[in-house]
Amino acid sequence: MAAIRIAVRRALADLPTDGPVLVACSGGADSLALAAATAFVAPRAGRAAGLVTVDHGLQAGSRHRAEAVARWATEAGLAPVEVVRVEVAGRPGGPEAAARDARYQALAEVAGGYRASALLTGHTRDDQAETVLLALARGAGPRGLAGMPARRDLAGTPLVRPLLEIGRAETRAACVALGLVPWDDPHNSDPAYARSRVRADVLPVLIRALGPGVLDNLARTAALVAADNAVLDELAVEALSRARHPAGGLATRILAELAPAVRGRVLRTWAHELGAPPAALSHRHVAALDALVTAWRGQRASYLPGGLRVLRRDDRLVSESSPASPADPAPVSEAVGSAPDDAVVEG
Ligand SMILES: Nc1ncnc2c1ncn2[C@@H]1O[C@H](COP(=O)(O)OP(=O)(O)OP(=O)(O)O)[C@@H](O)[C@H]1O
Repeated sequence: MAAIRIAVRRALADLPTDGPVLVACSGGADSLALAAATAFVAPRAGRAAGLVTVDHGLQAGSRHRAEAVARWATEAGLAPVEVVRVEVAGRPGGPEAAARDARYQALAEVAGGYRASALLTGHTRDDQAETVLLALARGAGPRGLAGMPARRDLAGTPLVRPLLEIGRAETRAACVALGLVPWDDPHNSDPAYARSRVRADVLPVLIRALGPGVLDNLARTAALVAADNAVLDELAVEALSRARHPAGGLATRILAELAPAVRGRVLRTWAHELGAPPAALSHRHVAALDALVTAWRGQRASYLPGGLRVLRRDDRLVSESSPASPADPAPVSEAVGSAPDDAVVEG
């Protein structure tokens, strides 16, 4: 528990003090331990801390689970405490993606409503290790290998992950020490999900073969790659502004002079700007744009997801919207290898 409290204290120290911090809590061991530590640390740091739990309505008893979490939170001194019910059906993607989408939307709305200074989630070092392995397995680019950031923006509220260096065994032990009974999400052990298979089958084999340091090492890999990404991303921002052509589009002459790692980022960012949905843009799309610059032999337009066509006109890459976009990928499914190559699937 001490390690978890220290991690929370550190995370809170970097945040503004005007609004409450809100813990996103499923009732699972990770976010329950996080909520307990926050209830202890926040008042001692002169801060308000509350809790939000989302009821996806996907399992019998989910409503009771959410209400039990809320009752416990109120008794633990957290305020405000919110239970939010969401509708998962009818959202795009597989069931897990649809639930995640609904959950993050609800969490963002509650956090925005309270002008929260941060939303805290209970992602652990184990979650990070799983994320990195999944990214490796589908041939992700560096953005995928960088895993989940300790902090990112969620619709205007900082989303902070204080437990990225804490192991899942530690959150479980903390719950036992505090007499808390966590809820075990059946999805976490459902072999239909790639993440569950990594958790149940792949990581135990790696740990047996290579030792327990594997989890730390995978998580550290994410942090090292993230630091390199930050530098390359900055170079790409500067290169993109240089590559903009006065007549519109991008200047191929400037693109051709860039290092491939920077050019790939420039093209990806530009594709996002044009309106290609990030979750659907794969390295194949970016490679096709790259070929218009570096392997130009008069080829036809490249299609991007979102109904976009990019073509080379003399010394420029220009875009047009296209009524039919044959390169739109199939919807993301749970098979590893079918997810967009550079996406971080955060859980
Ligand atoms: N139903 C929910 N309500 C509120 N927050 C949630 C909910 N489900 C997940 N979260 C947040 O997202 C984080 C990651 O959830 P996920 O289910 O992927 O991981 P987990 O390792 O099983 O976490 P936990 O043990 O806390 O359930 C959780 O730690 C929690 O902060």
